[in-house]
Amino acid sequence: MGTAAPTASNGPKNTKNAGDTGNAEATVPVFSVEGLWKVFGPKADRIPGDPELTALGQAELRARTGCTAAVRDVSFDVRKGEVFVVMGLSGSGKSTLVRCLTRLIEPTAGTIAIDGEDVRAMDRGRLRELRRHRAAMVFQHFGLLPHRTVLDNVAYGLEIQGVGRTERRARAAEVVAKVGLEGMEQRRPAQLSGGQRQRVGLARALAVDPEVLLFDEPFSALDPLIRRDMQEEVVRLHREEGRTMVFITHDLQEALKLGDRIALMRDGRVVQLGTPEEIVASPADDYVREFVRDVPREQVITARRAMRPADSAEEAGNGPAVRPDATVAEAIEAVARAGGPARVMDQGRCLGVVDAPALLAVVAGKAAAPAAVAADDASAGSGAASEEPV
Ligand SMILES: Nc1ncnc2c1ncn2[C@@H]1O[C@H](COP(=O)(O)OP(=O)(O)OP(=O)(O)O)[C@@H](O)[C@H]1O
Repeated sequence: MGTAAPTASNGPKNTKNAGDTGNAEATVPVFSVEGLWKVFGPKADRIPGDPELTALGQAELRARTGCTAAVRDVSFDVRKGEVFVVMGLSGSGKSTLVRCLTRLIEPTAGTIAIDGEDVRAMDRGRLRELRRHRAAMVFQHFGLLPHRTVLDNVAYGLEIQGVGRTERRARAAEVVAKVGLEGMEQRRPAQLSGGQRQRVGLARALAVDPEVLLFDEPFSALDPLIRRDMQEEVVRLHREEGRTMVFITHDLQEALKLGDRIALMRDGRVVQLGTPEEIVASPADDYVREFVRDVPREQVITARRAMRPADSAEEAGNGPAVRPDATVAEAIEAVARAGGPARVMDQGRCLGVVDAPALLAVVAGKAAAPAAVAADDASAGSGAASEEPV
């Protein structure tokens, strides 16, 4: 195994660190969810439409009605090519929400569309096709067939689809190699480590070439080193293939590492939806603030957010250059080395300047300078198209 070496991004899209300049395709939603509710319990249907009941907290609702509102009025889009992370503590509703996407759990109210098609209107045949071809799920308990070899486990999804033996084994062999299990094709699951089994689960989902992969806490049972290995595997696969992924985790570090965007859940609601940087730099409420309190801010927040406008053409034209999506930690290094402010450069234009006070303010958790200086405002005198930012 151990194929998780960093790989140059030569795939269709490298969404991580892609800044705000994503292509137009990135705005087409794969999943579109609007006003989604899942209520467990007697006469669950009456809850979403009743303002008096929806105003109740979980405990009161349970006491009054015997019902649990696992998902409460949730709306979001999953964009093509992104890793969309659903994060929250145990019981916050993550699994229920993601299972509703393919109706493994029937929603109580709301709408779900995949590529514009109404999932709630699908008949059984169409649903089967959705789960088999379009949105494959990778579970924590991989559900491997113990008497089958690795190769046949991976080929299983294709077998169900009716793909012929030669073709499915060829395709399975390809995917087995892709997840770093080459040479283990003939082993049985019992002869693999936990991490290797999870790779088989991942390969099985990938073999059917789904439009979107849904991961339900796939790595939470793995030990920390293997877990990191698998996270890197997901990042690598995502970079190389640009596949859309929805990833459930209760682990903040995992969410920050993998997510292009994170939906943070609490008691069935999405309390904040944003990039890792948005969530760490601008928590929506005290709950989120507490959640992200120990995150090393300088490793998540970028120079773009920490910068201020250049004071003068002189300042905009001199000093070391950093990329807008460089982390504050990287910018600190540049500023420390130069002994003065660094310019935030994008394609030869100076967007602004980061200096020691602004960078320290980020580390200290103080509000950074109102970033997002319009590129046009601060480009005076840069003229430095040939300079390579760090
Ligand atoms: N079949 C069910 N019947 C009744 N209540 C349920 C059912 N499934 C889940 N719940 C409740 O819904 C809420 C959300 O559960 P869910 O499993 O979605 O949370 P989660 O965030 O995925 O938790 P975990 O991280 O522990 O898996 C919990 O209060 C749970 O007890």
